[in-house]
Amino acid sequence: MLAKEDLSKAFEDILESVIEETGLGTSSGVQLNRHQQRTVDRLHKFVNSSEYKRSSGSSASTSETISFCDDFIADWEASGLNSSPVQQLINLLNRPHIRGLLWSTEDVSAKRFAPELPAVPFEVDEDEGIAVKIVRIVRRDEPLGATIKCDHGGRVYVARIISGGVADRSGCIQEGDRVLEVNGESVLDKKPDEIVQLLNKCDGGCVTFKLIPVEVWHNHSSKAHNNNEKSHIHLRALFDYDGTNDARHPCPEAALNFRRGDILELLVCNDEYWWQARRLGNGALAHSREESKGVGLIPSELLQQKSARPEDRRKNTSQKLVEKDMDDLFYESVCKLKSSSSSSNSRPIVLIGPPGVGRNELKRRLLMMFPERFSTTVPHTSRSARNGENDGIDYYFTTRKNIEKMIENDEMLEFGEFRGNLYGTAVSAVRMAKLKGTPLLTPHPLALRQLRTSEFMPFIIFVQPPTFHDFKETREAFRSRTARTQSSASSTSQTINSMGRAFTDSEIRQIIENASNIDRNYGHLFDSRITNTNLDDTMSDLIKLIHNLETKSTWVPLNWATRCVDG
Ligand SMILES: Nc1ncnc2c1ncn2[C@@H]1O[C@H](COP(=O)(O)OP(=O)(O)OP(=O)(O)O)[C@@H](O)[C@H]1O
Repeated sequence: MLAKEDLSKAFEDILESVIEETGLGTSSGVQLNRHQQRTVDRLHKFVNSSEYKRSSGSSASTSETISFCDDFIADWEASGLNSSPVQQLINLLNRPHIRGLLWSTEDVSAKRFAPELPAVPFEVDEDEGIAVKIVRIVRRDEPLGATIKCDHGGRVYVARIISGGVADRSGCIQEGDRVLEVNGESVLDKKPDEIVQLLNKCDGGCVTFKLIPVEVWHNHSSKAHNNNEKSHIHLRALFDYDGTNDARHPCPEAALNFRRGDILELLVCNDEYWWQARRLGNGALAHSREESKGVGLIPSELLQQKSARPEDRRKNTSQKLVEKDMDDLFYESVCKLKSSSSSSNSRPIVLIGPPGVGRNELKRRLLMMFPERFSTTVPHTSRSARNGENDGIDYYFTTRKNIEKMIENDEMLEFGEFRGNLYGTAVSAVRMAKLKGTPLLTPHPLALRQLRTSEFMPFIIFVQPPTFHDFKETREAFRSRTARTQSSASSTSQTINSMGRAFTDSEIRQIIENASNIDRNYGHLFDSRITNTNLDDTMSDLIKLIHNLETKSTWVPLNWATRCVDG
């Protein structure tokens, strides 16, 4: 224990040397004034306090040190003395970062790494005669990450804990805990929005709950269940979802919004109606961990099925759109297909889009640039071969009867009649094309029903038109550029395609409208999208996309995969 007299003496010595240094007096002894005596008193108490001693002399409570500095500064200023070293010290002590440093040094030396919370006692509740727990959560600006539900008797329960949220991280609140009080106020018979108000009225980011813990066995079994469910369930969203506008949502702030084609990782799905999930990105190449931070509640398949209006259902034709009938589904189970598999090289690349958008131009250019790499289908026709045409190279020449039979057997991807002859692309032609390279296909979207199968595993790219203005401008520029180069080459075999087609305004509008119809009806099947504005840019986007398909894992329907890897 340090004697007060020793401390006074030390203080006097310091004052003396300051007076000497400022030349205001002699070193023949100093009498402490009232202020200075009070400071010595405080210092004495502080140095002898148990907290100071507990952590080897370095961990004064935070407020004590700062107030000690403040008192020193006040005393010095009151003394009316001048000393440039002391003034420098005062300047330093007043700097925010030095103060911050003092706070943190003390916190660290006192091992205060987190806000000090009261212990969580289990106590006997006088009213109920059962054990309760008091939980104080510091949430600052973050949402609590929990939802509540009320039963018919006005009792309130924790309905869900959002994975990774504040409540989850605290480890002190469990789903099923009964809430008795929030910040000291009973919640019995309170309406959910009144409870939300109570929660928002928290003091300095702290919320205190009085809870009756859910039965331990129940807790264990549901945790185990959750962990099982957690193991790598991934879904592709087949619809757009905005939870903030969903009147069914139990807690819109905890909603996870998503778009069609987003890949969702399911974290908790033991609730019949609301699942916890996070977004991994959009499309078959989604892989971003960056996007996967926020966990939120999404409606389950069952809830969507129950509340779907007829217009939410995509099935507007009598035909199934895909192999597995997913037209009434809202999510599709997916897994990751390894990039290195040789299968990714022969997965057909299917360019879907409205006629006129440029699918065949892109295909033609890819075939020209990489003739060894890509292949295309040879169509069937019922007309007879012309001079120079070879069977199996220009067309598969066959009879009308044969093509009709193939149509009947669902063996044609698409077909049509022109000048009394049948033309079309057979499913078998895709198999043949696969033998020669990666098939590049530009079919009508209805053909996806036969193509989107585990046999072909196509990569489907939606080629969308740009805005009206950009469409018009790029097509006109392309036409005048090709006209210039072709006239200088004085070519005699100019085709409309190589020249670039002229589009009227109404044709452009029609293309844009067709694109949005295709998107509405088939958008949930697209693996990726490109906008065909400038042809060179579109080509480089397409080549990049195909490179990614070859080198990265892609999300594919679960039922396709024999070589799926974990997400
Ligand atoms: N980005 C572009 N800029 C300028 N012209 C383009 C662009 N893309 C395509 N074109 C031209 O637009 C016309 C239509 O393209 P393309 O034939 O490839 O369309 P499509 O989607 O295959 O439709 P269709 O089935 O009617 O042929 C062609 O003349 C093509 O050269």
